Amino acid sequence: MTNLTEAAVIVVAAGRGTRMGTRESKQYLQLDGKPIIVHTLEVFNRLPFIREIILVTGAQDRSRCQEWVRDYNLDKVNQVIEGGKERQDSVLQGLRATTLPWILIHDGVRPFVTETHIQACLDAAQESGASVLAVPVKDTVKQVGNQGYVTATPDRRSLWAIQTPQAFRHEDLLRAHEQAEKDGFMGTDDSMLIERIGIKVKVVEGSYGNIKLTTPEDLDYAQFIRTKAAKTGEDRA
Ligand SMILES: Nc1ccn([C@@H]2O[C@H](COP(=O)(O)OP(=O)(O)OP(=O)(O)O)[C@@H](O)[C@H]2O)c(=O)n1
Ligand SMILES: C[C@](O)(CO)[C@H](O)COP(=O)(O)O
Repeated sequence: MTNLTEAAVIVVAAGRGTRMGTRESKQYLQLDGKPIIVHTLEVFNRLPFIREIILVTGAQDRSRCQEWVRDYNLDKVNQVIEGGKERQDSVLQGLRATTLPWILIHDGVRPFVTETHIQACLDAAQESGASVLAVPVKDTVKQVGNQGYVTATPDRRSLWAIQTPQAFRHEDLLRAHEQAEKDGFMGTDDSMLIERIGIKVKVVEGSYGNIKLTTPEDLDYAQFIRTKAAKTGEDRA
């Protein structure tokens, strides 16, 4: 492992959590007595190679987020800014708020990411230019056409489920976002935007525990992970 150059992390938390279906946005739901977003921020806040954290949230949530930043001593969170309509718009707001040369992008609703995997992701990016955390898919994945029939079965050995964090050079990611904006292209992760401007992205194997809290059953699983971690004395899944 090389010596890491310090980085900024943009934690995106401006979504509405439609698929979760709760009245409160999922990133602000309580898990073991703390908002989920606080669990996520705490992981990054204690890492020595993270210089600053930019929290991107909804306009109506900025003041309570600023309060949590104070109450939980999240001293590396130096900006709480307003996001945009889509995740991609929120990341771009975050990018425009920092000038550090290395950037990690992380979903506010992935609270179980480990310090080791964040470090491995940044390390790989600083060696190769860009990286994403991911896990090999466990299911057989099929492509399904409009009529509801299978059209293809890709070789599972080449399929990985992509997670965050994702790590990039600031200048590359900003260029990728600006190009996407110009082309009217909307991707589901930042790596897609980087790939389409011709930059290779290194895949770093993470863990199945780094789930994104997306649908209601994920909340039960999150509680299970916390309970198990409390029993084993580990703070992460
Ligand atoms: N306009 C948006 C949309 C999403 N996100 C963030 O991106 C992360 C991953 O997105 P997702 O799980 O899709 O969250 P939501 O958009 O909130 O969920 P849904 O698609 O179910 O509405 C979340 O931390 C979410 O808050 C964001 O910052 N800005
Ligand atoms: C970035 C991401 O978490 C990688 O898995 C994912 O693509 C976000 O997608 P979503 O549509 O916002 O759930």
